Amino acid sequence: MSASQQALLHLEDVSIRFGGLVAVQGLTLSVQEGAIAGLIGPNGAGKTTVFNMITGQYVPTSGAIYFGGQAIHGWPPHRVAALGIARTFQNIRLFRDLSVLENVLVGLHLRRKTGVAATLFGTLSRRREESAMHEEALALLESVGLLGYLHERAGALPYGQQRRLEIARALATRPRLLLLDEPAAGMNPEEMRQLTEFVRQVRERHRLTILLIEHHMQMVMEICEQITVLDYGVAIAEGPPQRIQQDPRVIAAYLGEEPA
Ligand SMILES: Nc1ncnc2c1ncn2[C@@H]1O[C@H](COP(=O)(O)OP(=O)(O)OP(=O)(O)O)[C@@H](O)[C@H]1O
Repeated sequence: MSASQQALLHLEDVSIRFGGLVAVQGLTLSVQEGAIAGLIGPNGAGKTTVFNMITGQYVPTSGAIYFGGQAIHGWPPHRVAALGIARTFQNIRLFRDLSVLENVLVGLHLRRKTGVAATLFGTLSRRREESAMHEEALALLESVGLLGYLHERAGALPYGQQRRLEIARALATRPRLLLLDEPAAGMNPEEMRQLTEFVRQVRERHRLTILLIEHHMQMVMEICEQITVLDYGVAIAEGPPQRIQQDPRVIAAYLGEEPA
């Protein structure tokens, strides 16, 4: 196995076609364990499609995806999730009418494979397990700064906190790799600054590897150690932020589409 295949995540010459459209073409990408890596590119470049292939929502037309050295392309999403890949979505997907605590308990249950209803409403026989889950949910919510909002309705939280809650719910599945799809979307500069710090903390505390899609260049350049730039489904540049910022192909790809 090559050095790149020993990375935690490795995509080898991955392509996907939707009818006549080649959304991603020949993408080779490695993310080392413990890294924060970025996937950027203009609208429609294929970034979310890459996430969907990693998580099993889409099956690549050709190429291979390895996680921890194991080929996972073609696996169904639940199996990929069980192996240790969690994600958040471009448009926040929370259970808006459940409380903050309940949202995280749902994430814990995905890992334990027992019924969600039992966790939420409880039975005598489940009490001990529920109590352990409750403790774990509290610890997770503390680690994302939401301990003071346990019984708030998730949909009523300010936007930045909904993002944190979505990440807490993803963390409840104890992933090794966390995929964040535009985590700073809709945030003001102060919220973005806090999010940048938060993502760094989450990586340290949970010993995670993170791959993020983001349009806010300042955040990407500040937080990512390695960046891949997609344009029309093709990787046009890869490397550390300083190199990416000065790459003429990247500058050309963004011309006319001023990065935020
Ligand atoms: N299921 C699908 N069926 C057909 N076309 C699709 C499908 N999923 C994605 N595409 C197309 O693939 C291309 C890449 O889309 P994708 O959402 O991955 O881009 P993106 O880089 O994430 O864009 P944005 O930054 O706007 O979110 C687009 O042309 C999109 O319309």
